[in-house]
Amino acid sequence: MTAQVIDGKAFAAEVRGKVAEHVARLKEKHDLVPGLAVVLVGEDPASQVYVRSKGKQTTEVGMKSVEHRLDADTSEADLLALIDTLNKDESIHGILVQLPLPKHLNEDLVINSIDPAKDVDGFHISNVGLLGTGQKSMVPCTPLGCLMMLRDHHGSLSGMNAVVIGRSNIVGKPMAQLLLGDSCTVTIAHSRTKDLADVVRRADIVVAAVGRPAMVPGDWIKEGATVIDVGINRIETEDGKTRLVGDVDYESCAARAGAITPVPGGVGPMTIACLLANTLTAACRANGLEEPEGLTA
Ligand SMILES: Nc1nc(=O)c2c([nH]1)NC[C@@H]1CN(c3ccc(C(=O)N[C@@H](CCC(=O)O)C(=O)O)cc3)C=[N+]21
Ligand SMILES: [Mg+2]
Repeated sequence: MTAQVIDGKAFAAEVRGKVAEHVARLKEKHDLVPGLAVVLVGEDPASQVYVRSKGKQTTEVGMKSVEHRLDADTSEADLLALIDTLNKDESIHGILVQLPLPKHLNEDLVINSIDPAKDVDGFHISNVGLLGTGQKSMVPCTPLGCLMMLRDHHGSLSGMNAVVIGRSNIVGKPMAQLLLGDSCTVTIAHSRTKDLADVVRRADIVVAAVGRPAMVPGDWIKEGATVIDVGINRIETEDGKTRLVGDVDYESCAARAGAITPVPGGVGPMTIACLLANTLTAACRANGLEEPEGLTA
């Protein structure tokens, strides 16, 4: 079997199209422009690339985009003061503080100072608790994007065996919650899991989110399974150039899977599209307006 390639880039463009339509309607009917603020602390060049493409896509769908670039040695008090200002700013509906933060800053404290209603990353403890109890929340962008692709490919996920490799607060844990919400039987595997190969071999859905290049070989994949590759690892090739690879060994996994997401062009573009979708959702909720359909969990 050769897997169907799930085109995250094309799907993300579709999602952004839906967001843009809804944003145009908000503007026309309610004179409302959703606003997203991105806060970047320090100079990490890779982060700057993401921030730039987020800003560009935000503007393209008709939203307001604001960027705050702070020095790497910014104090916690100054960062919290900025977040407080953004929390109170009625033209801002979404706030994203780019992670990781420099080591002298307490990430949990900073994230939990964001107004949960504006927490478009879904990382605030209130949103984590709401998701875990099946209540309306802001859902983390990467898992939401993965869920959208899975629902689009399968229709119903009910009863499927899903294995999430990785237990981060950003991807693994919320991904597991979402799959459970769609009635999958969910296993969360991680670096200490025994017989990982056997665990993965039982899975109808494999979500790999560990940040280790090509760590899932094709012979772990059940024939026909769906493979969602969250990894974005920059590796050096023999000719000294760099290349992006995922957490699964693409060629061998694609040879056995029923469907697979590529890297790049899979989960990454969906993450940004879902950030825009979450900003739109937050703007609708803040104004007591109907939420867009199909753009939330
Ligand atoms: N608070 C917070 N929220 C985040 O969502 C967040 C973050 N911090 N810190 C950094 C990571 C990383 N991240 C990516 C999103 C999209 C691509 C993406 O679109 N990647 C392209 C390739 C880009 C390239 O060529 O480098 C792709 O996979 O096709 C990558 C990385 C969001 N992050
Ligand atoms: Mg830190």
